[in-house]
Amino acid sequence: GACCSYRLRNALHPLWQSPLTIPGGTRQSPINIQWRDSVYDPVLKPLKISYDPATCLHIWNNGYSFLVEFDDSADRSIIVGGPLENQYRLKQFHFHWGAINEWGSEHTVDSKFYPAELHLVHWNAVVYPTFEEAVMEGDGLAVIGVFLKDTVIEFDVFDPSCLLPPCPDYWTYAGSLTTPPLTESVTWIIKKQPIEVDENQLEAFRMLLFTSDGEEEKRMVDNFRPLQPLMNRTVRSSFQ
Ligand SMILES: CC[C@H](C)CCC(=O)Nc1ccc(S(N)(=O)=O)cc1
Ligand SMILES: [Zn+2]
Repeated sequence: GACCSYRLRNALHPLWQSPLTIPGGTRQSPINIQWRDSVYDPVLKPLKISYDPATCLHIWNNGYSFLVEFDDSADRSIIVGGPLENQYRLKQFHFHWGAINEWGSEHTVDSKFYPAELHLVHWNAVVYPTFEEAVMEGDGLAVIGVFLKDTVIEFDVFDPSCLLPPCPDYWTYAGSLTTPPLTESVTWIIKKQPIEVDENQLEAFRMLLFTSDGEEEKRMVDNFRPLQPLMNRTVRSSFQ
């Protein structure tokens, strides 16, 4: 059946060599978003995003992706509204991409992959004292997912606001981190409209390495987790 093929795919995927399925996981990510099965929820508010570019700290390669990290010691770059009960602080953003433009995103829409997906990771500093604690709690994190598609536009990596598409429409569902520790702590907010980046930008991602100096070079590509079963979840949409 579908579920065992998921387990098989998780087990075989190069990035997930070790058994990285959460035993008994019921809200794993990523998932395929079937547009016609998503349910418009009029109670969902618009997502309010206010980022201060001055909170951008540094960029580094953590072996899975490259992260642009932000100063989250105060409520300077935050999101509020949408499906969220509290405001959440921006901690970092990173991307997932493929070796070619045919795949690379973690979530899919009607089984369509995008060449890459941006994740803006936020944590609930209203309820939890540290990010590390929020990572372990069901309402600890909120990640905005933005699909990247291929065209000719440059983007300024350090102002995260310009990485967001103008269209306010999004889907939302209860999910998990897509890399270890895979904790089921993420309220996913997936923007309906992709942002456009040019081929050179995608090629630049593919030049990055999984390995560090001295190791045999492995290009950092296909750093996306296989799709996970929807199980007993409904994806809500903020639009009709
Ligand atoms: C001990 C836990 C550690 C502190 C967690 C470090 C962390 O931030 N992990 C993380 C963040 C985001 C994603 S994703 N791809 O957006 O779902 C995946 C993994
Ligand atoms: Zn991610």
